[in-house]
Amino acid sequence: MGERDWISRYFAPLATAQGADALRDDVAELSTGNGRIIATVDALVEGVHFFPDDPVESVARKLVRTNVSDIIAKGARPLEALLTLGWPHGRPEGDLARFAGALGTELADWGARLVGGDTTASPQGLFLSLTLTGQCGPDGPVRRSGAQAGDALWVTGEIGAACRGYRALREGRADDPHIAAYREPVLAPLRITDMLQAYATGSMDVSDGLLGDARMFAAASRLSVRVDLDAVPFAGGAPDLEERLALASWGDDYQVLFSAPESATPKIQADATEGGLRITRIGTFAPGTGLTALMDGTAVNLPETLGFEHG
Ligand SMILES: Nc1ncnc2c1ncn2[C@@H]1O[C@H](COP(=O)(O)OP(=O)(O)OP(=O)(O)O)[C@@H](O)[C@H]1O
Ligand SMILES: Cc1ncc(C[n+]2csc(CCOP(=O)(O)O)c2C)c(N)n1
Ligand SMILES: [Mg+2]
Repeated sequence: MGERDWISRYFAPLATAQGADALRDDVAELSTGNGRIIATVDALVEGVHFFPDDPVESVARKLVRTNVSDIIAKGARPLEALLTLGWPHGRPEGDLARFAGALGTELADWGARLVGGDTTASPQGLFLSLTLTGQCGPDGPVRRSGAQAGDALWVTGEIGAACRGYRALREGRADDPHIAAYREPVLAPLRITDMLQAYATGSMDVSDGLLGDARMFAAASRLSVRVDLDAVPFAGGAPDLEERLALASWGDDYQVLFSAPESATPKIQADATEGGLRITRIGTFAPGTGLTALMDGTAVNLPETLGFEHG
């Protein structure tokens, strides 16, 4: 079976939006929603973002979640997706069927639909790229540049679970509970977008390491930021400084990092409790530039590399 059969068999059933025309045309017509639309794209490469023997269902879910993470961090809801697939010659067709099944379910779980894509062979390893659009709230995307001096810095979920899972896979500890979070990041639920629309002045997703991303957030807002390492919700706990710095600069967390005025703190805490969202206050923005990380109230020496970079 070849490209055309794969598309009609595995991907056309997912492309139910009218603008996708059942994947029979050259283009997809995107919906304009009822307001401002944003777009993001993230790629996953075998050996770079996942291991060759990770289950293809996990790869599908990670692909969707890395993109959803960018969209929800803007206070927006996932809408439509375009998939680019480079399928290795050696992979069995059964893997493609399982990949497409998981992709369809995961997109649907976030309220998104596949509207198109491109399929090629890959001489080596699986290559995937997903483009995802999102429907913004009435004020448009919550930008990285919006934090104000005096704002509190908040983070959803846990930091470092993926790093712990990656280490476990490298070291052959197959029973480590963090492997699941490495393969399939646990995102904040969609209702985080209501909170961001209501209270956030600025927001981004943490994909390349908490500390490096916090520094980028502050730079985009032309401010400095202080992160209290004692407050950061590290997966599995992390008592010593070296481990905290390692977990906070590795990446693959896919949590939301946002700023909000101090006056919103009680409302954020109340909404989080009511909605069952895990959100932790981990720092403060101030005038100036750069990142300070504190432990036991004292500024710590930071390593040169604070986040993941390709190249
Ligand atoms: N090859 C490229 N061509 C055009 N724009 C790019 C390219 N790579 C990145 N960008 C843009 O640069 C900005 C930062 O991209 P980046 O991929 O670092 O986003 P991120 O969300 O911080 O990281 P992640 O990929 O880990 O989610 C985005 O606006 C993105 O669209
Ligand atoms: C097999 C394997 N080796 C290394 C890593 C680590 N890693 C790769 S990319 C990335 C940051 C986000 O990527 P991007 O910036 O491309 O969105 C991280 C933490 C991994 N996940 N799997
Ligand atoms: Mg991002």
